[in-house]
Amino acid sequence: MVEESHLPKLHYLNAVLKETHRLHPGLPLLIPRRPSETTDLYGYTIPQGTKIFINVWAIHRDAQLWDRPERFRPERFLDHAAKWDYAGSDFRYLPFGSGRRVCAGLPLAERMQMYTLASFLHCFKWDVSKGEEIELSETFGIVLKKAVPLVAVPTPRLSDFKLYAKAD
Ligand code: HEM
Repeated sequence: MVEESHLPKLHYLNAVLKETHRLHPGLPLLIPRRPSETTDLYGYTIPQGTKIFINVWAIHRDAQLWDRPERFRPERFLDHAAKWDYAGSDFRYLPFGSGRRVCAGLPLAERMQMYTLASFLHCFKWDVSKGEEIELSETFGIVLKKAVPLVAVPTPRLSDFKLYAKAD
């Protein structure tokens, strides 16, 4: 079974998750900011109190920042793995936000999404129903959602069925 100690070794799965967060960031406009004082930013004056949305969805698909941004290519996160993290210190990649209001659940989310996905992939073979196509379009809101829910069909792949009920 997958243990927490295995997770740092799952480099490709980690890259798949990072690429998924790049193309489909959960909060595409982050949480709005309001500057506490008037600020000049690259020639633009941002008056105090203005509500600012940061369009992470667009940043993550900007062709000036990403090579062939529309392609799902996890390898881009393997090439320079050390410099890509979720901390938000590189403003090209902000799926958990940045700065003082960065996601408070980031350490939990990072571990749990790796652990859950690794366990699901280890324990089951996954498919869609016969004749179904995977539909990836999105609906925009505060939270980004799939327009058409995915129905994924698991088939057990472990040799011993008792392993699925193992409690310890
Ligand atoms: C994959 C899962 C998650 C994603 C993609 C995500 C993403 C985000 C993003 C983008 C923000 C806004 C950051 C900003 O505006 O700079 C945020 C804020 C926040 N998240 Fe998450 N999050 C996730 C899971 C979690 C979990 C598991 C928790 C709690 C256990 C959590 C708690 C929070 C809280 C409390 C804030 C507000 C922080 C603040 O305003 O100071 N998140 N999250």
